[in-house]
Amino acid sequence: MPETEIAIDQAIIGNSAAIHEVRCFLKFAAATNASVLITGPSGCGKEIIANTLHAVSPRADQAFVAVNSGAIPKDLVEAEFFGHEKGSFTGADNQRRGHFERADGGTLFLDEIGEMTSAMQVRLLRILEDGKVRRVGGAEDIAVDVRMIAATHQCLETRIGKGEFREDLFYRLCVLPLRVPALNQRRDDIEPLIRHFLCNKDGSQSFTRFTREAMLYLQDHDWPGNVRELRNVVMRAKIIYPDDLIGAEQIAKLMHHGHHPGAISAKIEPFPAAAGKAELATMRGDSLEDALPPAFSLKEHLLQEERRLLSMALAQADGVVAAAARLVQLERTTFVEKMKRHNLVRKEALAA
Ligand SMILES: Nc1ncnc2c1ncn2[C@@H]1O[C@H](COP(=O)(O)OP(=O)(O)OP(=O)(O)O)[C@@H](O)[C@H]1O
Repeated sequence: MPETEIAIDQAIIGNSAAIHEVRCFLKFAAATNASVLITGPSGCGKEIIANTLHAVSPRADQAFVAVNSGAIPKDLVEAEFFGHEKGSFTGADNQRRGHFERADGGTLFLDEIGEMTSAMQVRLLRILEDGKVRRVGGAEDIAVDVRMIAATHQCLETRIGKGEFREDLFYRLCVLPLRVPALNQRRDDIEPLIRHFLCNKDGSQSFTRFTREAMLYLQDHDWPGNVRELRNVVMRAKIIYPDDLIGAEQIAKLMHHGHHPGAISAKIEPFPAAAGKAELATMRGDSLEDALPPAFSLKEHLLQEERRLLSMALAQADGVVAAAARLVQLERTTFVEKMKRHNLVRKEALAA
């Protein structure tokens, strides 16, 4: 099998027809320079697909620059994308290259492209047409050679219909479209993905195993957070049950309500890698009690629970605030306010 195929098969796991199509798409698209638009719900694998496409393309030894288009504050967008000259605005103490220049010769992955402001859509279209950028405060155009991969969970055609997304930009970005279905539409992928996530970084198999019933339970779940949610459940199982054969009941506890309210909800990281035995026991639900503890405060409990769920959403969304906010159906700004109130920071609590 050629190297490209091996690399794709090793990176993109799954047995469904949809994932077979994704792998075929990558083999074909890697040999071209055409812009790719990947659509699909949050956590379904858009970024890993973009990354793999770059890794097997002739641009692999150049940069892969991934940018979340929705996460950049409006007043910094231009400087972030195009760079800036020293002194071009307050705080611009040095000259800085923007995302396009950093991706020169390589690939620029624009995630959440649907979140891009209309002003940025115009600028992006211009760059895609003439292949040049100008730094903020700069006097000359700089030629860039960038392969574009864009991604979104939104239906851009609907947004075009509402006048919120430029049709001309859509056609520029969508030379090769790729649709990735939600995980619950491709259940044949669940088992191979579980086996993949059970493997340790060095390729060895972890001692955590699932019974057939646990597997069936996982197969049946709806996976609203898609592959990211599945990965996090397996990682959590590896941490909490490091040497065990896990049954359906334990999985159910782990996924839904295996926490003693007072104890675990006080933690910032829901699944600490270095948790002690007592904490793990609590997380397993070993010491669940039916009675309220003495001096129980509902207000305090609800605050702690909110904090736990926010940090869980952040972990599940790999620290991407916009995605975490969507998981708990909050506006991004509200989510950020709550993060501040709870003193939470964006970090990947589940680093594998
Ligand atoms: N088919 C797959 N094989 C192996 N790992 C996968 C697959 N699909 C997704 N993953 C893993 O699941 C997690 C989420 O995937 P990814 O970040 O690519 O999703 P996404 O669609 O870009 O999410 P978002 O829209 O929220 O940015 C990552 O850890 C990724 O490596």
